[in-house]
Amino acid sequence: MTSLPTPLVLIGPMAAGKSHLGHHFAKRYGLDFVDADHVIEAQHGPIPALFTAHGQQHFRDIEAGVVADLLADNRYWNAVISLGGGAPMTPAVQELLAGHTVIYLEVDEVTVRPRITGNRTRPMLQPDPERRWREILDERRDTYERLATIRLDGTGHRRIGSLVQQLHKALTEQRRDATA
Ligand SMILES: Nc1ncnc2c1ncn2[C@@H]1O[C@H](COP(=O)(O)OP(=O)(O)OP(=O)(O)O)[C@@H](O)[C@H]1O
Ligand SMILES: O=C(O)C1=C[C@@H](O)[C@@H](O)[C@H](O)C1
Ligand SMILES: [Mg+2]
Repeated sequence: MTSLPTPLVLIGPMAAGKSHLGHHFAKRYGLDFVDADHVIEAQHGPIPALFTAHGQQHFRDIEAGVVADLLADNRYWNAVISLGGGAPMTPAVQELLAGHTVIYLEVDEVTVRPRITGNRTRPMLQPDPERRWREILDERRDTYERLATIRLDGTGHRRIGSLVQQLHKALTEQRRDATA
């Protein structure tokens, strides 16, 4: 049994490092890790193809269903769950997140730029990844902040081990504050 308030749900913009952090945190603390984007792709095929064939709304409906299934599935109650960048914008997902530990991995444009420059596969970032990333974060920032129970600074070139430690410290402090 873990003393961590699982499941831990990671949210934040595209390429923030949610999957990277989720994988490493889960490994360090003996939790499972599941990535909602990967589950969607396993069930429905590549995300870019879903956008092309059926449009964004169809993708959002599938995404909300997958998030609902993951949060209801007791196999993931001891897991770190990474959500796609746009999932928290869907009202049904916002309702599902209530009462959960929601970690917003905050990054800036400078941190993310090398991870997205020239990207031609992410549907939401076309045709100009850097400009679109900025615009989308401006639209989503308030929602990320509102849903978060923990905000984690993922800016700069921090080593993953240090981010993992920082998250563990924030979770421990949150628990202490809740029981004080
Ligand atoms: N702390 C970090 N230091 C260096 N590179 C990182 C770090 N975190 C993530 N990366 C790299 O940045 C890229 C994006 O990371 P990741 O896939 O984890 O982001 P994400 O938030 O899950 O994005 P999305 O779900 O939108 O695809 C990956 O190539 C990853 O290896
Ligand atoms: O931010 C977004 O809207 C997205 C982020 C990715 O994780 C994928 O879920 C998809 O490419 C859409
Ligand atoms: Mg990811």
